[in-house]
Formats: sequence, C-alpha cells, structure tokens
Amino acid sequence: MSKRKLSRQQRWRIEKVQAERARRSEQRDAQDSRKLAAGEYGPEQPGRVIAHFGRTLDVRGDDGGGPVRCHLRANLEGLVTGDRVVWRAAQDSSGNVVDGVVVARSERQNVLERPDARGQLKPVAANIDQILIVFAVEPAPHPNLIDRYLVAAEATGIAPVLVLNKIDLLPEDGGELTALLHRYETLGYAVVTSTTAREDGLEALHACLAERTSVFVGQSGVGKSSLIDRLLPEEELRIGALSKDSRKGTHTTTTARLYDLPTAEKAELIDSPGIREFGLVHLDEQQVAEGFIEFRDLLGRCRFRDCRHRQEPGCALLEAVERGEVHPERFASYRRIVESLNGPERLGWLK
Ligand SMILES: Nc1nc2c(ncn2[C@@H]2O[C@H](COP(=O)(O)OP(=O)(O)OP(=O)(O)O)[C@@H](O)[C@H]2O)c(=O)[nH]1
Ligand SMILES: [Zn+2]
Repeated sequence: MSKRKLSRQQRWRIEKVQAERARRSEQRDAQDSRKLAAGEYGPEQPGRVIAHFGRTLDVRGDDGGGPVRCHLRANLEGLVTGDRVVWRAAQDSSGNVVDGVVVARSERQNVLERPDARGQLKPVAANIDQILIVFAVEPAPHPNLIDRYLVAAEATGIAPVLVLNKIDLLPEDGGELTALLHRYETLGYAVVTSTTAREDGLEALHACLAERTSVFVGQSGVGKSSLIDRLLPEEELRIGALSKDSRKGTHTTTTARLYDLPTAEKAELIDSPGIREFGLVHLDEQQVAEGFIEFRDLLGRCRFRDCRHRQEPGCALLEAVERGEVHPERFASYRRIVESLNGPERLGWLK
C-alpha cells in the first residue's frame, strides 16, 4: 500500500484527536489513582478478562458474579480476552459493584497471536487449554490441511484436538477420513467426532470441552458456527452478536469473547471471527519439523547437524520413513509445508 499523503490540516486534526485521547486517559488514570489512594476501590482480587474494547474490559471475578466493566491503569498494555488479572471493584452507596479497575496482569500460560494489517504479530487471546481443529466430511479437507493446522497449533504450545464434524455424511464403511483420523490417534492426538444433525451428536464434544478453555478453528463451511450455536445458549450468542454489531462502525480489530458453556462443567469457549481463521504464521523450517510430533525424537540425530532432510546421507528422518516408522504422507506433508514457507501460501492465517 502506498503511503497516503496527509494534508497539513488532516495531520493537525489527527494530532488533536490523539492529544485529546491521551489527555482523557491521563485524567482517568489520575482519577483512578485518587480513588485507589482514598480506598474507594475494594481489595485486590483475581479475575479473568472475558472481553475487551480498547482500554475498557469486561472482567469476571474468580469468586463468581457477573462481568464488571473495568478500565486499565495506564501502565498496563496489550491485555487480551482470557488474560488472568488482578482487579479491584468500586461499589456504589448500596454496595453494588458498579465498575472496576485492572491493576495487574498475571503471567500467561500461553497466547494466541495473529498478524495485524502490517504483518506484525499481535496477541488475540490468552490462557487457552486446547485448540479444536474442526474439519468435516464435506467439504473434505485437502490432504495437507490437517497437518498445517497441527503444526500451527504445536507452535503455540496449546494442545490440539481434531474434531471431525458432519459424520452423518460418512459412508457406511467409515471411508478414508475415518482411516485418516485413526492415523492421527495413533500419533497421540485427541480425536473427536460430531454431528449437528443428530440430537446426541455433540456428546463426545461436550466431554472434551469440560473443565477447559477452548477455541474452535477450521476452514470455512466445516460447521464451526453450527457447533457453537448448539453449544451456547441464546443469551450468550445474543451478547456476542451485539458486540459484533457495535464494532462494525469502528475500525478496531474484532475482539474475542469468552463464553461459559452451560452444558458442561466449567467449560469455556473463546471465540471471534479472527480466531476461527487461525493458521500457520511466521514459522521457520525447524519449527515446522518440531510441529510433527513423531519427528521430535529423531531431530538432532541426522549425521549432519544442518541436515535439511532432503537427500542427505544418514538423515534420521528419511531413514525412519524408509523403515516405515514415519508415514510417507506425513513426511510429504512436512516437505510441502517447508516448501510453502517462502511461497504465497505463507500468507499466514488460513481462510
Ligand atoms: N450434514 C451436516 N451439515 C452440517 C453439520 N454441521 C453444519 N452443517 C452445515 O454445513 C454448512 C456450513 O456450516 P457453518 O456452521 O456455517 O460452517 P462454518 O465453519 O461456521 O463456516 P464459516 O462461517 O464460513 O467459517 C451449513 O449449511 C450447516 O447447516 C453437520 O453435522 N452435518
Ligand atoms: Zn535429516
């Protein structure tokens, strides 16, 4: 994109708006400091960010209760949905919590990042237990797709789960996809099947969601919206849709929301259109190789330390393929991903 030339007047207006914003933020922070010093905020307590809109956040206290609209101290930046925080509540004269202030962020267990418009990685959600990679009988995944998602998930350090949806469309004998799934199960991956076409089609999914914070990812048309519609009560979906609408007018990036699933014990779902498009970003060859779990014990065992696993003699990976310990299709998949690192497919998140 070419740099837009701004007229002096435009520049002046932008600077004015920014100065005004900074002034207001300082003012609010000074106000918070005063209130904090005056003891108008309650004691520090742990909580979790369930949505964020610029410098305003919705925080849910760990001891229950509804979400509380909070603002941030000026020294806190880059909080995302899912972050665990320390916050303090302000009460009105009758003891109702009216708002709050976030004073600190706890250490993150992990973070999901995606590139912004400039290609810079930005956090979008934190503290996720599992990435549910949804694929479907229809549209069938192209051969390399599941591996791409798995490599991307492995790079985040968040456990992937493969969810085969639309199993109502499977042929009687299970078809190739069932065989493929079995291969991933043998590798050690958690695998779940589902269908929204049957009343009991989500039972395995419910079990898998319990006690965890999950995100759904997957290519278009595999049924993510349908699954989430079934999992969340209307009330929650309405809130999500509302905040989506109110974002349309502004140019802020779509923000993620943390939902409680009523159907399973302490199951949480973080969702946003942006998260659903999760895919490979900015990985190098080494990270791709490490994203194939069956390669891990073999890496570093090649004769040459800088082996690129192509045709080098004494390559531990090639030998493992030869011995039948690494599936040739997984190895081919690895090669294809490495080759695409510098090509157009590199474009980051999968659509
Ligand atoms: N037969 C069958 N169809 C399903 C199932 N789940 C979803 N569908 C259909 O698949 C189509 C796509 O579903 P969506 O939920 O929109 O898929 P999505 O992954 O959210 O797609 P995007 O919004 O484009 O990312 C819709 O027509 C659904 O009705 C299923 O279990 N079985
Ligand atoms: Zn090698």
